[in-house]
Amino acid sequence: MSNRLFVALDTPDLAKARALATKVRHHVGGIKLGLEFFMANGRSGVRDMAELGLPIFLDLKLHDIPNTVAKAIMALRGLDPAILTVHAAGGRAMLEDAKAAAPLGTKVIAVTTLTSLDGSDLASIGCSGDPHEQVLRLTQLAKDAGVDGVVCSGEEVAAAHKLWPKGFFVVPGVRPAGGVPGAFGGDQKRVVTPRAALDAGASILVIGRPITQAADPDVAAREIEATL
Ligand SMILES: O=C(O)c1cc(=O)[nH]c(=O)n1[C@@H]1O[C@H](COP(=O)(O)O)[C@@H](O)[C@H]1O
Repeated sequence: MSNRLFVALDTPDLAKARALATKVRHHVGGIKLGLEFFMANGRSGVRDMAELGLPIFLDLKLHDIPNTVAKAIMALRGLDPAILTVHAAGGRAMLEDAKAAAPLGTKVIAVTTLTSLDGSDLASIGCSGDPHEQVLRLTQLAKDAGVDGVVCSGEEVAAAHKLWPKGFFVVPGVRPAGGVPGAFGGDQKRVVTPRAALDAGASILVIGRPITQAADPDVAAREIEATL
C-alpha cells in the first residue's frame, strides 16, 4: 500500500461522504466508514462508496458472543471490505470465529484499547490502569487467535509491533504537528503525530476530523501526506 493514510468519513450523510472522498482521493490510500455512516446508509451506502475505487475500511467494532459476531460478518458478504474491525475484548473464541467468517481478502483487525481511554478510564472499568499493558495483553490475544492485526494508539504501536512483527497495525488518535491541543472536542486521549506513528511501526494511519473539518480537506490531506 503506497499511501498509508486512511481518511475517516464520520458522517451519516452519503452525499457528504462521497464529496469528501472525491476531494481527498488523490492524497489518501483508503477510506474508513464507521458506525455513524453504516447506521445511516447500510450496505448500499458502502457499495456506493466503493465505486470510488479506494480500499474500504469498514469499522464496525463488532463485540458480542462468537456466534453473533460470526453471523454478522457473514451478513456483510458481498461487501468484502479490505479491513473490518472487531473488539479484542470479545475474547479469543470471538476473534477466531470472526476471522473464520470473514472473506479471505478481508483483514480482521482487533481493537485493543480505544484511543479515547486513558489510565483512569481503564481503572474505572476494572482493567489494569495502564493502557500500555492492556494493549500488549490484547495484542498477544489477537495474535494467538489468528486475526490479522490490531488497532492501538501511536504510544503503544512500537511495543505491539515488537511483540508481533508480522501483525498489521492500525493507528488512530493521530493529530498533525502544530495543531491546537485538545482540538475537535478533545475526545482523543492517546495522541501522536502522523510521522511519529509511522516511525513507531503503524501499518496505516486513520485520520478523520483534521481532514474532514478542515476549511479545505484536500489541502489538509495533502499536507499530512507530505509528512509521511
Ligand atoms: O477503530 C478505529 O478506527 C478507532 C479506534 C480507536 O481506538 N480510536 C479511534 O479514534 N478510532 C476511529 O478513528 C477515527 C478517528 O477520528 P478523528 O479523531 O476525527 O481523527 C474515528 O473514526 C474513530 O472511530
